[in-house]
Parts: sequence; structure tokens; C-alpha cells
Amino acid sequence: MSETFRRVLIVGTGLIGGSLCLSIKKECPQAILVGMDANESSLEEALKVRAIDEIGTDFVAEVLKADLLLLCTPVKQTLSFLKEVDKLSLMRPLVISDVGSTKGEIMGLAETLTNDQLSFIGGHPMAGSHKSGFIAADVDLFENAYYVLTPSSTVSAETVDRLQALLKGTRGKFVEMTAAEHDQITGVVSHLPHIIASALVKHNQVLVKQLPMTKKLAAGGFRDITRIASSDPAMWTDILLSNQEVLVAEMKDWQKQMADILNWLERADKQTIFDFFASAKNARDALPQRKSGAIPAFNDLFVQVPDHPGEIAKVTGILAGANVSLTNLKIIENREDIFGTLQLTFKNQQDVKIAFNLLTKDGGYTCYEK
Ligand SMILES: NC(=O)C1=CN([C@@H]2O[C@H](COP(=O)(O)OP(=O)(O)OC[C@H]3O[C@@H](n4cnc5c(N)ncnc54)[C@H](O)[C@@H]3O)[C@@H](O)[C@H]2O)C=CC1
Ligand SMILES: O=C(O)C(=O)Cc1ccc(O)cc1
Repeated sequence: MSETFRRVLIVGTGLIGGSLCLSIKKECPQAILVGMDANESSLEEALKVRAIDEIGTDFVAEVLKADLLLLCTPVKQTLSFLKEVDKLSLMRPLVISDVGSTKGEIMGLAETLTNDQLSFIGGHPMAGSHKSGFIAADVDLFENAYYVLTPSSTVSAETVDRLQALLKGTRGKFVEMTAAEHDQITGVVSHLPHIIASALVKHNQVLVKQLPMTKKLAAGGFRDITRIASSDPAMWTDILLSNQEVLVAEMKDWQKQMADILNWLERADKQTIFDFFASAKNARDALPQRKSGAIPAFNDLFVQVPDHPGEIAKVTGILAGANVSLTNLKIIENREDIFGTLQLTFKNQQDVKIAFNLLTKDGGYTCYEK
């Protein structure tokens, strides 16, 4: 069994960095986790729940003391940190890994590092959500999810094993591939769908202005396919620019597919349209089932409440009476004018279930999960 890392510096204790800290703490409590983040409240929250042991204040000083640096920031920031570390006079070996959604650009830079103390292993845990910040971090976020590793050419198998040992608590499935393979695959299954989801929301907005009922009639399918459009725009801007070549090619392909469908529709080509839907259904039905845990737990419960003063206090009162804490509460929409919908976010799935039972049985509310 390889020795794991003693002192780990995590830069970016948001959704992904925070979730990694929680899972490292679970399996490797002996590792000292030092968090750094531009957002102080993320750090304070992480320290409060012991996801990290210390808050770092001086990046260079912390890098000099660390055995492992985990860069969990948006892709472009990760590139800057890597360049900065390469310039430091390190007295001992430092392993660096990242979690960025693209791998080509970062691996291109990693292969040019001149500091012989550095070993870089690209990483991408293939699970997450549209939420951001430590508040959304979840110890089970990566369970059963693929965790892609792209070690740079000089990294030994033993170093990769050490990283995997530290990340054992993620219960992710580690898989190695080249950065080019990674960016091609994620371009198709993650980045292009993200563009399409956001474009669908934008497309819908044109009609919302003319016919406001559009928003209210947007049914489950529209919600399912556009959930990811709620993600952080800065993070996705970095992802698109960092996978530009793949995405330009894929978008051209997509345009061709749209042009074909348009043509079938203009010609009212019933058989071809049917075949298109039938083959898409077959392909979708044949996707491997996701085991529990690989489905991100958003821990949200949606509660329909009559639009009366005091109704929110009644809901929170029922929960407080049973000692169930909320991590967030949002009023998200009005339905049929006399109802509003509350989005309640809990710490874990267990609290969601307790809240569901309390609010439906005792409170008489209509509740649903998405
Ligand atoms: N959101 C998701 O579902 C997934 C995201 N990723 C990748 O993980 C990385 C982080 O994403 P999330 O955790 O979702 O974002 P996040 O916004 O929840 O966390 C990023 C954190 O980095 C901090 N940060 C940004 N610039 C900084 C700087 N210069 N110095 C110090 N801290 C800085 C932010 O304050 C924030 O707390 C991104 O590279 C993203 O591509 C990978 C897998 C899934
Ligand atoms: O919310 C979702 O379903 C996602 O797809 C999250 C996600 C975002 C970025 C990634 O690089 C990987 C996963």
C-alpha cells in the first residue's frame, strides 16, 4: 500500500473542492487539509464542519509546506496557479492535481513545467451539479461516478496510486485516458448539452415576453433538459473557451443534424421523423443505469404553499419543531396565482425524507423532489 499525503493544500473550497475535502476527511482523517479560497464564507463554513483543518492565508508559504496541491478553481484560474507554482524554489517534491472540466489545455501546460520537484496528475471527477460553493458540497457527490485521471508523462504509477489512495473516500471509479480523449468525450456528453440547455432557455425567453403564460406552462421535460442552465456562467465560459476546437467541430455537426430535422419537417417526412425518435429512444434506453449515489443528490424539496402571509413561517416552524435544519430557502415561482413554490434545501437526503413526511402528513402541503 502506497503512503498517502500528509499535508494537502486545497485551493477552491467550493462545490467540488469542498466535496473532495469531506470525502478525504472521511477515509484519511490523518491528512492535514489546508483550504484557500477567494470567498471567505466558503472557507469559514468548511472549517466549521471540519472539512478542512486550517485556513491558509499566504499561497506561496502554503505551497512550500504542502505535499499535495489540489486546484479546485475554474479552469483559467487553475492554469494561472500552475504557472505561479512552477516558478517557485521548492525544497521538496510536490504533487499537483486539479478537477477542471477540460484537460487538454491544462495537460499542455503541465507537460511544459520546468520545476523538477513538480508532478502533475490531471483530474476530473465526473459528477457535480448546477449549484456552487461549499454550501452545496456533499460527501457522497462522487460515489460511483467516474473520476478521470490524466497523469503527465513523467508521473510514476506509484504517485498515481498515492493520489487514488487519498481520494478513496470519494468512492469514485478511477479511469485513466488521454487529455484529447477526455475533451472529445466531455465535449459531446457534457459541454455541448450545456450549450443546448442554455440556448433552449434563451429561446423560450423570446416567447415569455410576448406570452407570459409560457413560463407557467413549461412542463417537466423542459425543466429536466434545462436544469444545467442554472450553473455558474463564469465556470462555463472557461470550459467552452478551454475546449474550443472540439466544441466548434461538434456545434457544426449539431447544426447539420438540426438542418436535417428541419428538412424532414418541411417535407412532412413522417417515416424519417419516426425513425429519428425511435433510434434516439433506443440509444437513450440503452444508457447504463446510474447506481444510487452517481445521481447527484441536490437535497431539494419543493413545497407548494398558498400565497398567504405567515405561510413560510408555518413551513419553517414545522421543520424547526422536528429539529430539521435548512441550508437554503428560496421562493421560486407562482403557480396558478394562488400558490407559490418554496425550494427548501437540506443537508442530506435523510432530512429531505423527514421534511417530506412532516410537510405532507402534518402540514397537508403538496411536496415534490425533482
Ligand atoms: N460544478 C460541477 O458540477 C463540476 C465542476 N468541475 C470543475 O471544478 C472546478 C470548480 O468548480 P465548482 O467547485 O463547481 O465551482 P465553485 O464555484 O463551487 O468553487 C470554485 C471555488 O474557487 C474559488 N476561486 C475562484 N477563483 C479563485 C482564486 N483566484 N483564488 C482562490 N479561490 C478562487 C471560488 O471562490 C469558489 O469557492 C471547475 O474547474 C469546474 O470546471 C468538475 C466537475 C463537476
Ligand atoms: O449538473 C450536472 O448534471 C452536471 O453535468 C455537472 C457537471 C458539470 C461539469 C462537469 O465537468 C461535470 C459534471
